[in-house]
Amino acid sequence: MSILTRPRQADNQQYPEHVFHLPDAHMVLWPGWLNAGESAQLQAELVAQLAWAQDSILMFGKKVKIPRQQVWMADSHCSYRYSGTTFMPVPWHPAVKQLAGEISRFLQQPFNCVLLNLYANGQQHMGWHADNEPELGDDPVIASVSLGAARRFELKHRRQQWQLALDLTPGSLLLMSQGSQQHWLHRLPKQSRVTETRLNLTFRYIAAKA
Ligand SMILES: O=C(O)CCC(=O)C(=O)O
Ligand SMILES: [Fe+2]
Repeated sequence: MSILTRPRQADNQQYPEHVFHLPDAHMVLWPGWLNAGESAQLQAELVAQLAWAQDSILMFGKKVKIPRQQVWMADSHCSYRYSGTTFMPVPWHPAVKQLAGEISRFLQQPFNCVLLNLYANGQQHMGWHADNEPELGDDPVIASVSLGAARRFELKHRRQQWQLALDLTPGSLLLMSQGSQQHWLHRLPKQSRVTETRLNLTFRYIAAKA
């Protein structure tokens, strides 16, 4: 049975939105895009059913374990290279495939791959980076869905003093586009007081090679 049964359209007023007209970037946050029941069910299913791995990446020439677990899920042509490591995708989980379709329809954007990150608690984190790998094209459009513990999400401009911090609550959908990866960096900082698990899905698009 589908967990996502509500109609979703870009012009649908039932999802309050926060639009951020940032210097060199455009972002929109829909805090209640999934409701509490949908979020909890999806999180429980994905935590239990996916092959979570604490992968290693190269940092300053050294192999280090990432401070979280992840799964790279995508169409089969979507291998993904970052920090010196190539990740081959696992096939779509039906609930994630359905979510990708819902988000594509809602945002009128194609998405064919997703990085899922599982943060066991507030000690687990992700450092400053941009999702600007060449596979993602010149101006990547990223759609980020958060489940579980609310966490702080920080952004800073690469060359100017602009900064922004958002609270990513369970069920929220965040769109990052129009320069957000070329001109800004983002991170999920440690928050020692957070004891609950958080699951985040960042949907992306990788064009098939000609
Ligand atoms: O967990 C988050 O909200 C951030 C994830 C992220 O930036 C990424 O997957 O590239
Ligand atoms: Fe990212």
